[in-house]
Amino acid sequence: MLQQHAFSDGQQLALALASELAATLRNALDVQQEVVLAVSGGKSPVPVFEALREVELDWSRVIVTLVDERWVSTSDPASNEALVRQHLLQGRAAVARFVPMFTGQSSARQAEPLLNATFAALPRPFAAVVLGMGDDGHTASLFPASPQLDAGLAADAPACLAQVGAAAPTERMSLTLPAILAARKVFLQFAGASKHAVFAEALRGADRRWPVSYVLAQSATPVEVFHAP
Ligand SMILES: O=C(O)[C@H](O)[C@@H](O)[C@H](O)[C@H](O)COP(=O)(O)O
Repeated sequence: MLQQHAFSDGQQLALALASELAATLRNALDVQQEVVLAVSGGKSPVPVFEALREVELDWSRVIVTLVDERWVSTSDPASNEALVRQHLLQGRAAVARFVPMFTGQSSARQAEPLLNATFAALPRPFAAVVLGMGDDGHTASLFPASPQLDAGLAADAPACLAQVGAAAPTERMSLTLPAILAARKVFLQFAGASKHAVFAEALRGADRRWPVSYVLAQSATPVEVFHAP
């Protein structure tokens, strides 16, 4: 089931998405001792993180992890972990447990076994996965030109696979399509004319030119799309 929510600006979108995420986490906390929230990096989530970190819920039972990571140390400004630590794991959310994707190993490929073992031990299903989308139709780090894209889209893919991004830092770790779709609910947020154009294409059906289309072209996992102009 795909539901779209349109907002007139990014701040309204952020407040609404944060409130929907809070409700989703609370519902999951009613039935699971610990719940997982997997978030994306990039610029779009920052106002959502800043609203979400102030909501009242039992953050001590929330595990925050990433949808994808750029293979750089946490001192690098491109690190998604650094972004999450700076903007989400603050205020009320400071007591949440964070499970990083960056292991410090020399390559993302090398980190796959360790990371997949870590992810296998996380409570399932994930309560919420929050995705962004690029102008090229990528979501998480499932990029159209990545040589590992098919492996990342495969139904039997492990939770995490190394991928190749379109822009530096190109070495990435990503949740795979089956791991994304194993969540109770998937959220997708985006803004901007070029992303609206890609979204319209992606809604036409699964097409590896726009990897986000694989999230949209299925009905097993509820997907809520939050967009602004
Ligand atoms: O780490 C990343 O690069 C991402 O998780 C990626 O999938 C992101 O969500 C999109 O590229 C949108 O990024 P913006 O929000 O910056 O447009």
